[in-house]
Amino acid sequence: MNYNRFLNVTSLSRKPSPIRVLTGILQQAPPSTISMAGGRPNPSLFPINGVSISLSNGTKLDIEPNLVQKALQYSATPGLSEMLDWIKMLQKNIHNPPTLTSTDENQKLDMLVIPGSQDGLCKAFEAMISKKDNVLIEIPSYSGTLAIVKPIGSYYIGVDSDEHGLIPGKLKEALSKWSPEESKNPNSDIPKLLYCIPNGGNPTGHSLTLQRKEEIYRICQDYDLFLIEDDPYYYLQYDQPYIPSFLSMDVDGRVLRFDSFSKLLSSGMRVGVVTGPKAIVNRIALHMQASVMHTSGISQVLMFKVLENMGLEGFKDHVKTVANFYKSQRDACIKAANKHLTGLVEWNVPNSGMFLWMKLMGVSDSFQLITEKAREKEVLFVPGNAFMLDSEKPCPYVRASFSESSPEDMDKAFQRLAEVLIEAKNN
Ligand SMILES: Cc1ncc(COP(=O)(O)O)c(CNc2cc3ccccc3n(O)c2=O)c1O
Repeated sequence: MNYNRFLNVTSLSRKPSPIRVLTGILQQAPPSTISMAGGRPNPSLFPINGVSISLSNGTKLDIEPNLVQKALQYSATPGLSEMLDWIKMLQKNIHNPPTLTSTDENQKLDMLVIPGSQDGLCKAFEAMISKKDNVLIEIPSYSGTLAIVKPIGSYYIGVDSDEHGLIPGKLKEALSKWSPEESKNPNSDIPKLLYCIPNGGNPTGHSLTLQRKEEIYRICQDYDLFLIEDDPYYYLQYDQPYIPSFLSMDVDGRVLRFDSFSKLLSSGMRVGVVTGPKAIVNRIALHMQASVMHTSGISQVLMFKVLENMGLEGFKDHVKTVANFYKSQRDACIKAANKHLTGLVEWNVPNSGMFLWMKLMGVSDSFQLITEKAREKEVLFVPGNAFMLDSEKPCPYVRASFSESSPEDMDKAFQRLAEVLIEAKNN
């Protein structure tokens, strides 16, 4: 793989920050080393000298003082070693990426603890796309990603999805303007990047089948496309076994995978993971050196201690409990939709995640109904245009999240939505 093909001028011009290189040197230097190099604060002045965590299962975890001190101080950009080691074990166990054993310095698997996948995605796009590039994006798509990419000013080519996720035939159609050989021409405007949300799609709740993933990966190989796998809902697949990830089939090192602990352990701690070829992950690390330096040490150490306490099997049990919760929420949501919205709204039943994607029947644009009429009835949803490449175009869709509302409240919410739709029909 020629990874420079996928990196823009800004990213390729980034150099390791001298003070961040210093942090790495200091961590590897012999204990007898005296450093007067780094402008790090003297930790003896930090008011916090101990942290303990009480878990919902009644367990109390006292964090070792040396780990607290390490977490309170500046630390290495890739992540605290304890956290990185745990994540490497997890990714190997769950995805067993083919490039884990690669000896190619650029292709070999690398990982980075990021301050949430939102920040990681932002840095990845800021490294991999430029104005006027053609960029393939699954549509409808996560509004947070659209907020990242639209200001960059690339040409975005929407690739349609259905209840089984991104449609490979639509991807081929989007690429039909170019021949695969054009990917070898540095002056060609052939797309180089595909972004997709493979499980529990936001906003659709749809998940890619394994067969489609394998077909999409082959298309990426044929056209030398790099694939961003944004997968915060991987563990929110309701059924077992999990549909394997793109990372698990990535023999070329052309997948950059984003995992998030937001839907599993805590969203406020802002901890995610980016996994992929070192040549690309390193560029995100260099960007982090110049921006946030590293993910919060305290967030990492809290999360590490919870994960360490759970152990791998405990983590797997926990995420299954989480998935079962959202499955029961999905059931309550669909029950309420069947009761109040039949004949007014069309939907597919999601098999993962926390979203229901609803098409308002006989409505060309949901925006005013949702942002004004529904709000007057004290019920909130997100109008579908927020998830489209052109948010100015009328969109009959609405996203509902079934993550937080009780079954009773979902019933009331859909009753109120039904009133809005019936009143709109009668006017
Ligand atoms: C596909 C996809 N990729 C990345 C992310 C970001 O994950 P993180 O940075 O690791 O936490 C997300 C989070 N999605 C949302 C977040 C959110 C936060 C406050 C309020 C509303 C929010 N709504 O509506 C969301 O959809 C996502 O769905």
